Amino acid sequence: MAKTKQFKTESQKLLHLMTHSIYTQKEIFLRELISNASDAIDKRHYLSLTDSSIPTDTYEIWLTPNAKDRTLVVADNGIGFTEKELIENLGTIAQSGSKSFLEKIEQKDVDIIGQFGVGFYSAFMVSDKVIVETKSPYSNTGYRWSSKGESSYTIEEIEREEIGTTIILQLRDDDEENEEDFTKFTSEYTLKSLVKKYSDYVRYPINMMIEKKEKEKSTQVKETLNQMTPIWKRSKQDIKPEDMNQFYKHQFNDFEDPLKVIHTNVEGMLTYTALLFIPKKPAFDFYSEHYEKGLQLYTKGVFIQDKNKELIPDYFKFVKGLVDSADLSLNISREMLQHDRQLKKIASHLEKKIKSELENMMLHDRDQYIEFYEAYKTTLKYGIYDQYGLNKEKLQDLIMFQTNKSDDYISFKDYIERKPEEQKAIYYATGKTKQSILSLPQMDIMKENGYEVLLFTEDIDEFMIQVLQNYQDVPFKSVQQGESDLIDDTKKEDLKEKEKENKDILKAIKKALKEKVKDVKLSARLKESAVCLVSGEGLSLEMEKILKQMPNQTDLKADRILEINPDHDLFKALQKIYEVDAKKIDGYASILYHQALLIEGLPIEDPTEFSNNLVKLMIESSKS
Ligand SMILES: Nc1ncnc2c1ncn2[C@@H]1O[C@H](COP(=O)(O)OP(=O)(O)OP(=O)(O)O)[C@@H](O)[C@H]1O
Repeated sequence: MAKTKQFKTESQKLLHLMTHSIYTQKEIFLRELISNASDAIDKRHYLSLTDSSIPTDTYEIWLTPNAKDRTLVVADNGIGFTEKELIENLGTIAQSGSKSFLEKIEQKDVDIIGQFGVGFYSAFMVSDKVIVETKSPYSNTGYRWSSKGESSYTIEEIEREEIGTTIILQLRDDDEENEEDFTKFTSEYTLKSLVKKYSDYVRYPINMMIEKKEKEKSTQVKETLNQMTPIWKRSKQDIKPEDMNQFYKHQFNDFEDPLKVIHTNVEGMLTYTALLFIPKKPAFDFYSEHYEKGLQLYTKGVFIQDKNKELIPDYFKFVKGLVDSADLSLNISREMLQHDRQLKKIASHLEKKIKSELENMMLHDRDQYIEFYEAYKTTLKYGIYDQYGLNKEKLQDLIMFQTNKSDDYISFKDYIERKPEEQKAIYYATGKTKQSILSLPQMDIMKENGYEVLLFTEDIDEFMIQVLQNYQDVPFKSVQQGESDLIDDTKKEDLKEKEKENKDILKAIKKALKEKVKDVKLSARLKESAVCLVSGEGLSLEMEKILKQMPNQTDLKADRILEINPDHDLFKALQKIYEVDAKKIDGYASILYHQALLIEGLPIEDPTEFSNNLVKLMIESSKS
């Protein structure tokens, strides 16, 4: 008895789109079905290697058109479906490709349909009814799934011996008004050219019985329509960029062309081909823990594994692609140790290759590199920080920052090359945005000296720099931390003198602020600003902010040093107030400290105290 079941809501939406599609490139349904058939054969073959209950076969995909019945049959001897799989795989959309397609299409961009792996449901673009007859090696009986692409489908048991899947498409009637021709999908010529166009590189034979006329007699002869050479096995000159892009989008579920293709053939002790892609944008789950890095692994064109993690280091985890090596035997588990060594070697080659391609891009195609860098900079920086800096040498030359002097990104190497010789450090400043850094009081002295400052706006930046420490022996130095080294000896002497003269007032301010600050000093780095807050040499204020957001880290605090500009009118005012009524300095100290916190983007510790002091000051000034 056939059971009727309802499609899940998302499937219904997708089906509705397919059946009502005004999209012109409906022919892609064939590519989708053939690709599913090929994946199903891959799966069967792979499982048969380790599970003796799964028989192997001569793997083939068959197309059988029938013009009289208006049907097209796509058959494979792949893994087939169990009943549960029919419900799960054809009754719901679990696939990321289809999901992201649905999201995009909901934004009304109908024309992108062909760029997606829209999968099985695309059959409904050309069919009134789709029947799937199938048998899995894991079930004793066969099943028939059928649907008209509306809200429901039926499933029933059938007698079927051979493992695999047969998909019968009942083609729609032609629609002359809209110039839609579905009859053509029963024509030998159309099917042949569609296979050539979309599925030529499928690794299994796509066969069709072709009518051959000899003399008066016509006979049916089996013909294989595809070349079966995987795209990565073809010579580079013969691959059109559109074909490569199409292959990427389909194989790796992206709807945009890749930013960069790296196609490499290595021969020698270890022979392999690698086809690597850098996506234009990180995958939608890239920053989640669900993201799985890895490359597909093939041996002699036969699929072995989907995401081999060993082939790609974490800091290049955005790279997608595949490796095909004749040196790997199919039975990976039996020879794991041997493979481990071979895979490690391939991984190490690939890592160098990716790095050199990126360095090349940085040198010769800055625009493309910046597009790449803006998409993946956090991952590269994290790669430097990770494992106590184990990989810092490999990655440091790929890092770039904007500076106070230019909107262009520059590398550490660029910085060193253009800094004045007498400058002994690579300066950086940290903040939420470029603008907030540029207006930091500590930037005054940098501006005056004409020094270039790297602008750190990502959380990871300072942590990365702690690990790097220096570049080509030039140390990194924060303009917001520790003593400024830009002050010459005479200025230092001068400052010491002033601090001596103002010893009492500085002491009084420090006393008023209690444990809030470690010290109160006069500053030589400030020009226009009255105060700033700097941290000691250890933890910086920015790092404190980040650590505070993490669980169980709340008591970590940077040493705060309040610096006051002795040449600012405000300091003169403070001196006057202190002379007249020393007690009044407490309120002023609190306001100054809170102002410095605000400038640094730190939270006001005691908003009521801050506000009360301001109010008091306003009232007093109205009296005088
Ligand atoms: N010919 C087939 N034989 C066995 N299983 C199949 C076959 N066709 C489809 N399937 C199963 O049905 C699932 C859904 O297929 P569908 O084409 O909708 O998505 P997909 O190809 O997995 O992903 P996407 O097309 O979104 O990249 C597949 O993942 C696969 O498990």
